[in-house]
Amino acid sequence: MKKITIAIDGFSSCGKSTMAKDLAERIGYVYIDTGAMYRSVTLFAIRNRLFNSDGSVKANELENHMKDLHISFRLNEETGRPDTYLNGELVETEIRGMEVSNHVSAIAALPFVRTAMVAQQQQMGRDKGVVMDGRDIGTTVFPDAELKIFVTASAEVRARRRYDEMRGKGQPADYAEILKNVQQRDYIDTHREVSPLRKADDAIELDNSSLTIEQQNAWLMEHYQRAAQD
Ligand SMILES: Nc1ncnc2c1ncn2[C@@H]1O[C@H](COP(=O)(O)OP(=O)(O)O)[C@@H](O)[C@H]1O
Ligand SMILES: Nc1ccn([C@@H]2O[C@H](COP(=O)(O)OP(=O)(O)O)[C@@H](O)[C@H]2O)c(=O)n1
Repeated sequence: MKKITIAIDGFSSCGKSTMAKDLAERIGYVYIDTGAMYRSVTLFAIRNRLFNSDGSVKANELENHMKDLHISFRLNEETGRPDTYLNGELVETEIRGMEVSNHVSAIAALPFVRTAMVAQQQQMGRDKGVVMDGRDIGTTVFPDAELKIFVTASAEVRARRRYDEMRGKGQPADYAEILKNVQQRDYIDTHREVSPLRKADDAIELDNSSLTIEQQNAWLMEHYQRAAQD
């Protein structure tokens, strides 16, 4: 089997990271959650009061702060999966909350944020052997990836999955608020000027609305084996 690059893109909350983490663990690849990077920049901006009251970003100020912002991943021995650190602080729980979810797509639309994140992602994946998930991995970060997947499911199915996940973790969750957030992020992510979310021409599409997690993992493994064949 040759070492390849695997790009998994698609809409919010459709199961990208679930399938990406499972595959990476099983084949010994590094998993990189690029959404966690945009979420970390957003947390930094919230903490440093870089949002105006109308939700727009104080872009010039954030740009000046970008050099103070360091995002890294460290393997969690217990879960076997990477945790996200912002300037050395574990932020895994905080970046998944609704406040960050409600602001992240505005941050991710800023060209200077994308340039900085994409450069780090390309560096992290330079030796191949990575499964990277996000919105622009197959189109912008690794346009030459040997395997590209584009995942979709209806907004209602995706909101239900996120709702169940949050409730399962004992977090407060409101289905209507989550659905609205998913729809708003879909809109901003597909309409922004720089690297909008879209299926790469050579990506394989997977609508997993009626697939179980086990079925989609098996589907991805099959595609990996085909793509990595010598
Ligand atoms: N095929 C599926 N059926 C039901 N739930 C799923 C499926 N795939 C993923 N999930 C669940 O949906 C939620 C969102 O999945 P996640 O992988 O975080 O999505 P994404 O990375 O696309 O945002 C998680 O709680 C996950 O366990
Ligand atoms: N490669 C990426 C990854 C995420 N993002 C942005 O970051 C947000 C959060 O990404 P995520 O993957 O954590 O979102 P979920 O699908 O987990 O809800 C997305 O809604 C996008 O606005 C992006 O623009 N480009």
